[in-house]
Amino acid sequence: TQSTRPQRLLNAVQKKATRGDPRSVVKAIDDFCRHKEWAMNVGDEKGCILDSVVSEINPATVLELGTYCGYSTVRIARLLPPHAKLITLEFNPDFAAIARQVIAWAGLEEKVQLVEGASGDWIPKMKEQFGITTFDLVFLDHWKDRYLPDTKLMEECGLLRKGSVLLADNVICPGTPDYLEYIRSSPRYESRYFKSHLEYTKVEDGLEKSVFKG
Ligand SMILES: Nc1ncc2ncn(CCCCCNC(=O)c3cc(-c4ccc(F)cc4)cc(O)c3O)c2n1
Ligand SMILES: [Mg+2]
Repeated sequence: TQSTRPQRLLNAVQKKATRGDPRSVVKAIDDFCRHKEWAMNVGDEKGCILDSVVSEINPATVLELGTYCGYSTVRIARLLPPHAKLITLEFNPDFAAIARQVIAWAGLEEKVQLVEGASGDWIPKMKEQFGITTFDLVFLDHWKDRYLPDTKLMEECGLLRKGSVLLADNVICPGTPDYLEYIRSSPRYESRYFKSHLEYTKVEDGLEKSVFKG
């Protein structure tokens, strides 16, 4: 049977990266996507911005919306302090299966809980299912038309506290215009745009970092 791109990405990780070494997993995926097959990971350039935001916050609780193959999951989890928890939601079971293996190869299973399902279904269940009170950091990288409804849902479910940070990928390409309009005009958020490029290309893209004011 034909392999899928995520399977070929996983093969590259298992061939080129060292078990238990997250940096080598990140590098193997970036090399694969730059030189073999493009894939929609946040990538190395935007990944460095993600790293700096994670390091600045030093979060105890992180929610990632849209796991894909686990690239940003590994980037974030490798920087987390002991006992910190990253919950990552993935809708597609095939992507989830690949991501579990990428996360395991990096040796980060202890810090990561991968949940299969849609953000709209799971956000209202976060508190009861995972004992979460609020998230210190949310990384939005899922369906671009779900960024706004899911942000409103997180507000309504009391999952954001004063100082919670939302970091949104792809606000230029593919683009999330309704989310940007809302978050930049809302008095409840302080937003900043980090100009960058679409992963592995010269196309403009960027990350929007927004701090919830409570
Ligand atoms: N609700 C819910 N809950 C949970 C979920 N888990 C997954 N999903 C569905 C997410 C499906 C993938 C989302 N990501 C992207 O579509 C994406 C695309 C590009 C891109 C593509 C082609 C171009 F030509 C240019 C840019 C680049 C990126 O960096 C992207 O992140 C969920 N949905
Ligand atoms: Mg993305």
